Amino acid sequence: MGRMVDGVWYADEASMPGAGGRFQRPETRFRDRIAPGGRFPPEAGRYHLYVSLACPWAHRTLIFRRLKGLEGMISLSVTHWLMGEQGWNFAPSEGVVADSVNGAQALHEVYAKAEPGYSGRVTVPVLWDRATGTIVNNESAEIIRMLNHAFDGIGAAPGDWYPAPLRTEIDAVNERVYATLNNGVYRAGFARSQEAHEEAVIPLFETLDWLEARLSRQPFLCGEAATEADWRLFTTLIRFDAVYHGHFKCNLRRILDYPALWDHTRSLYQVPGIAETVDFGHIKRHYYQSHAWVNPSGVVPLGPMLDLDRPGSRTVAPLA
Ligand SMILES: N[C@@H](CCC(=O)N[C@@H](CS)C(=O)NCC(=O)O)C(=O)O
Repeated sequence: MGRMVDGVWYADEASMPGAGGRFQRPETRFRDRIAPGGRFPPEAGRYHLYVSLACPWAHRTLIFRRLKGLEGMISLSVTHWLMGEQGWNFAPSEGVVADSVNGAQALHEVYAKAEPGYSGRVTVPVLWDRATGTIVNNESAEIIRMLNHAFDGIGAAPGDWYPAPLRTEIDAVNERVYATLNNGVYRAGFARSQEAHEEAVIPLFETLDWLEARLSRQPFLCGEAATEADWRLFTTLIRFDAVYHGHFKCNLRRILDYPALWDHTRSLYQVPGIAETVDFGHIKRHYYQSHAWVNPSGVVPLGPMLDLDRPGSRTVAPLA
């Protein structure tokens, strides 16, 4: 994993371990908003999304683009699954969609274009604005909120996945799920000490147990309606048995071993258009081959065999 310093890409190998071998996720840099009347107003054909199909954070934005029917309004580039010397890049390969906006070979060129002196990590997702030639936002949690409502006045599909009456509860669930699970798998997998690994894995499985109990009582994390919280959970759960269980050593149990979590995962996976956003080829090759310090051989396991088409029992719809 490389990074940029003063607008120049350095392919230095580092996951930048913090104290005691602990992984620390850096702050995201571009934090503007698409909103009517602002610098970045909602307009069809103006914005472009850069994603990796491997990345759970980018996956959120791809899901919201699909749920809100924004495919025709927001164009897309998909990186190569391997995060190599040049970091995220567009080397031609199955499932890669070249950069039709900036013609970049690697994503760091897009960051340099947005801010010539940029220093920091080069991450996906990135929401790009053609009109001003810059990055609007590269924080997935904020991008999905924008996609959820900013385009409603110009023809987005109906459906509010962050409805006002449920916001407090969604935020509370998100906070725990983010800390212990979405980011917890990385803290477990990138830990360079036994202590740091265990510090992540124990709360991670406590959260899975807590979620299992919740989803045994009610169909979705915040009650009867599906919300943003369910989708934020989904992008981690769909990767869990395939990569986090093996590659990141989060192996006390599989999602398959949790009846309600597994049913919830399949129910969301089976929403029309969502299975097409899940690419296990990119996911498995990315994780097992991009982190050489975790898996030096680069060998990718063949399994697991997951029956994701077995019908889920939950009817996924936002609050009416
Ligand atoms: N806070 C960001 C995190 C995104 C992120 O860390 N993406 C990973 C891929 S899963 C990445 O691009 N990592 C490259 C790097 O850190 O150098 C978000 O949620 O949008």
